[in-house]
Amino acid sequence: CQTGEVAADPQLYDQSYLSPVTIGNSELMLDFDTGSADLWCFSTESPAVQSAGHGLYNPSTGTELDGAFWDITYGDQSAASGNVFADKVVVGGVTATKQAIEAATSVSYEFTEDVASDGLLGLAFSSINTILPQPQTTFFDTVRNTLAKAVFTVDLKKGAAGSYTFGYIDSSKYSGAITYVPVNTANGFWQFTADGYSGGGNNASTGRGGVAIADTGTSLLYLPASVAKGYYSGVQGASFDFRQGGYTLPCSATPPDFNVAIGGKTFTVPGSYINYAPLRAGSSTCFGGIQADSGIGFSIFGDVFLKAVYAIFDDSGSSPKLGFAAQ
Ligand SMILES: Cc1nn(C)c(C)c1CC(=O)Nc1ccccn1
Repeated sequence: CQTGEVAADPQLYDQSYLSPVTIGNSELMLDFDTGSADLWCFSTESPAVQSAGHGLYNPSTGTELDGAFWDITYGDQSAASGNVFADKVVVGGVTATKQAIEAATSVSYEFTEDVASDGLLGLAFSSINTILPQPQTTFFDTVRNTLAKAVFTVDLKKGAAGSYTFGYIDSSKYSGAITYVPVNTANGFWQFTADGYSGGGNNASTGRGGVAIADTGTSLLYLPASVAKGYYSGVQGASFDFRQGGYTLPCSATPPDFNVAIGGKTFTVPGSYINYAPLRAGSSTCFGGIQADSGIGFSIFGDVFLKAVYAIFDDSGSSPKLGFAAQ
C-alpha cells in the first residue's frame, strides 16, 4: 500500500504551485492541476524556441503509444499538444510503473513564458483526458488501487511551500472537523455546490450559492458576477477595469475577509489573499483575487480559496467526495 507526500512550491504571487516529479530518469517541476486530466511536459521533441529554460522529458526512456496524440486548450485559451509515451512516474515516493506521459511538440506562449513550470499533472477525472484515439488515466487513477486509501489532499499556503499527499489524510494539517460534500463528475471536474457567500459589500447576500469546481491549476477565485460585484462594492478604490479584464484595487488596501458556506460550514478567505498582485512590477494598482466567473459556466475555487483550507479529494467510496477543513 503506497502513500506519499510532495512539496507544493509557490511561484511569484502564488500564480501557481510546482511539485517535483520523476519521469523516466528526469526530475521535472510540474503544476498539479485538479482542473484538468492530462499529464504533459516539455520534451526533447518540443521546438527549442518554445522550450528554452524548461526541464525536458526525454522519451528515450519510455515506450511510444503508437498513433496516440493529445491536444488541450484550457479555459484561459492557453494550449499544448503532442504525442504520448508510457514511462515510470514517481511523486513523493508513490510510483506509477506505466503512466501515460504526454510529451509536448507544441505549447502556447503562456507555457513558454512560465519558465519555472515544466508541465502539468492533471488530477481531475480521467473522463476528460484529451488523448486520442484512446483516453488514458491520470496519475491518481493509475496508482489509486495501490494507495492505502484512494484519496489525495491539497495543502496550499500563501507565499509558503505547502504539500500534496497521496493515499492518506494528514491530521496534523487541519483543525476542527472535515466537512464533506458530494461531487458531480459529469463534467470531469471535482464539482460541488457552494451554499452561499458573504463578506465585503456582500454582507447582505449569503443565501445564493452555486456550482463550483475545486481547481489547484487556477490562481484566482472566480465567483458569480453579482457576488464579485457585491464584494468589491465594500472595497475603497476598487473597480472593474475592462482593460485589465477584471476587478482591480489599490495595493495599499486591506480588503475585507470573504466567507464561503460549504456543506453547512463557513470557510474564510483572509482579505489579504484578495489583494492579489500588482498589475505589473512597481504598480500601485493590484489585480483582485476574486473575479467574476462570467462566461465560464461555473465558479472556480482556485488557489486564492484553496490556500485558506485543507482540501481532501476522496475517491475511496461509492462516489467521489470533497472534504474541506480549516487550516
Ligand atoms: C483563468 C480562466 N479563465 N477561464 C475562462 C477559465 C475556465 C479559467 C481557468 C483556467 O483556464 N485554468 C487553467 C489554465 C491553464 C492551466 C490550467 N488551468
